[in-house]
Amino acid sequence: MGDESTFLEQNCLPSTCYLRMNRYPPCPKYSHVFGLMPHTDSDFLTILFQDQVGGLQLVKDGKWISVKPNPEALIVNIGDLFQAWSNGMYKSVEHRVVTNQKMERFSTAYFLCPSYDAVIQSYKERPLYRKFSFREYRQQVQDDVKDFGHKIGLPRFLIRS
Ligand SMILES: O=C(O)CCC(=O)C(=O)O
Ligand SMILES: [Fe+2]
Repeated sequence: MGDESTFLEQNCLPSTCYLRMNRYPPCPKYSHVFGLMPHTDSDFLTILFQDQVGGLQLVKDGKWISVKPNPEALIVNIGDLFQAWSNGMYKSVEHRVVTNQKMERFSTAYFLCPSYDAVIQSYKERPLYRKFSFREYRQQVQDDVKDFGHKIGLPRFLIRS
């Protein structure tokens, strides 16, 4: 994976990263419906902008907490690849979006991804995860969603000792 200090800028290029714009319509009837189901992002980092409506929640110390909307600020979330690369030192944050009964909500997410051929591995003496290419990771996530109805993610790549 080369020099750790330049890994992200060498591998996450404008052509491999992508931007997603999300619109969450108001959901008057079903307060238990999620705008976005609980998940972790399958990338290195996600840079997120949410408008003033709010609704983003993340898991902290085992509890769901709301991220206070601040349209002046960007939120930086750690993704699965960062967790594997840092050998679990940084954790991919589980997050979700709850719906608002009255207001429409917008957010914009920029996903820092490497090329599909990039190989993700930790150089720690005892790596927690086996090395994998980003292509392999994406494929595994897709296969698991198809077979089990949800993403399994990094636990698939744990090295059992
Ligand atoms: O809308 C948000 O605040 C979160 C979006 C998100 O988690 C995603 O697009 O993966
Ligand atoms: Fe996300």
